Amino acid sequence: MALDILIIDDEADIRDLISGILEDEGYQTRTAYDSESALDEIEKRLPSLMVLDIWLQGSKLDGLELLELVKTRHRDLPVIMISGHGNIETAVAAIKKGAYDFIEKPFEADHLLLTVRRATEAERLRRENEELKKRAALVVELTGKSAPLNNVRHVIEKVAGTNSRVLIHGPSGSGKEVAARVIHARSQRAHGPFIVVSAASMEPHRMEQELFGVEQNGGVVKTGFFERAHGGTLFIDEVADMPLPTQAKILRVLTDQAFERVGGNTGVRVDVRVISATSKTLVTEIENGRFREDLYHRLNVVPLMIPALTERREDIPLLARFFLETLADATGRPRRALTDEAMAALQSYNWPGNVRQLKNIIERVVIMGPEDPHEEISIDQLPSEVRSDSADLFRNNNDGAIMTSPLKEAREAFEREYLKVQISRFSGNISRTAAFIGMERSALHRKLKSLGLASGKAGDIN
Ligand SMILES: Nc1ncnc2c1ncn2[C@@H]1O[C@H](COP(=O)(O)OP(=O)(O)OP(=O)(O)O)[C@@H](O)[C@H]1O
Repeated sequence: MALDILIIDDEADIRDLISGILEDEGYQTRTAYDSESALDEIEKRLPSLMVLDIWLQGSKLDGLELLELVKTRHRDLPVIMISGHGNIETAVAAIKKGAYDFIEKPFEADHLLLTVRRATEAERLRRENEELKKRAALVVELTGKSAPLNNVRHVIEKVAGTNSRVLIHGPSGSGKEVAARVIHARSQRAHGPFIVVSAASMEPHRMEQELFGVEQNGGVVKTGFFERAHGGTLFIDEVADMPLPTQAKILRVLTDQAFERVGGNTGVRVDVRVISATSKTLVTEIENGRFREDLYHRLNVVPLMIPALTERREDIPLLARFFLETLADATGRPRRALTDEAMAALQSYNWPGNVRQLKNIIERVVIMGPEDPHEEISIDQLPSEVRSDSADLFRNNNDGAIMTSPLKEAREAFEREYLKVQISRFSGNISRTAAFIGMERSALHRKLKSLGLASGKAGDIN
């Protein structure tokens, strides 16, 4: 994505000169000759950087005044000041008002390019840093090696480099946002912004203001999510929760790549890739008149399904270890391991809150656990819901069938329950189950058959 630079100078030949130098280097440029035309351009779309002359003849505001106004509205927009009459005081005044740097006319093309490069790099680093801080615990990698997750990764690899829209389906906490981040990070827009908007957590009447921004008396009062995502990716979470009128507006942006701010009529043009996510079945929402079918087709160019954690239990140990390490490091606690029994309990729990719930549980264990890094995390340190789920599996056969049956039946009852748990731990993968329990694969198949358990997927075994 070419960076979009706005050049403001009252002299046409200087504007052309700067614009020529920058465009030769692959930047995209726009020009303005005074403060009013500059403000108009900014309203059309927020540029990535501004090159601003201090002396603007015939302009309502001079360069320093315009700098001040722009900085109150867009604090992070980098501005490079230019002047032929510059002295050290003007330079200091400009920097104090928030300019990134100052160059004097006449200037060398190389000097201008270097300053522009530094300013955009500084802004990129600032944004990256802010994003890193905000999302310190967030990863841009999907942890897991199960077949369903490898499939997700495969789709991501294929789609990331394109500009196609992606609709991510999956239950709450399964990793839809992480998947969207991975797509963005692997795309050509990776250096552009990744903006998250959650339709579920926004008040419906404020949604349009948040998405499209607000304009009052010709001035921008609020920059919306679409404008902030220019050159990058907009991730719309729980897209089914958008009210119908907002859906119509989003459809227009997707068709025209343009919109108007609330209260304004300036056409804002943007280049944004939209990735959306839903935990609801959109086809049902369409049937019930709650979601626009035309919008669904626009968003669902590439569908991506993130399976529930219980459909990829093999990933649980990897995820648990990953969270144990990263969360211990982030909180300054010792890195500790789980006992086999505790890990087995995590693998047989039904995880209604998916990976998010697993992460929260591990975080609690890491924070509340003892200081000694050699002390393993036992099953007793896990929350009661996780413990009781796995205890139930064992108690049923101990208290019920086993103790009141002859040995042969008791053994079979135990074997049946034991194998059900093990096969479910390995997401129905017979080879891995056999390797873990120390049996030949063919022998395990025979055993399952003799116990009346279908030897296929975990779902077949009830
Ligand atoms: N495969 C994964 N590897 C590492 N971390 C993960 C993975 N999947 C999910 N997470 C973590 O689990 C938490 C929930 O993930 P995320 O927010 O992506 O889920 P979601 O499906 O978007 O949830 P919701 O539908 O509630 O918005 C996050 O903290 C995320 O970092």
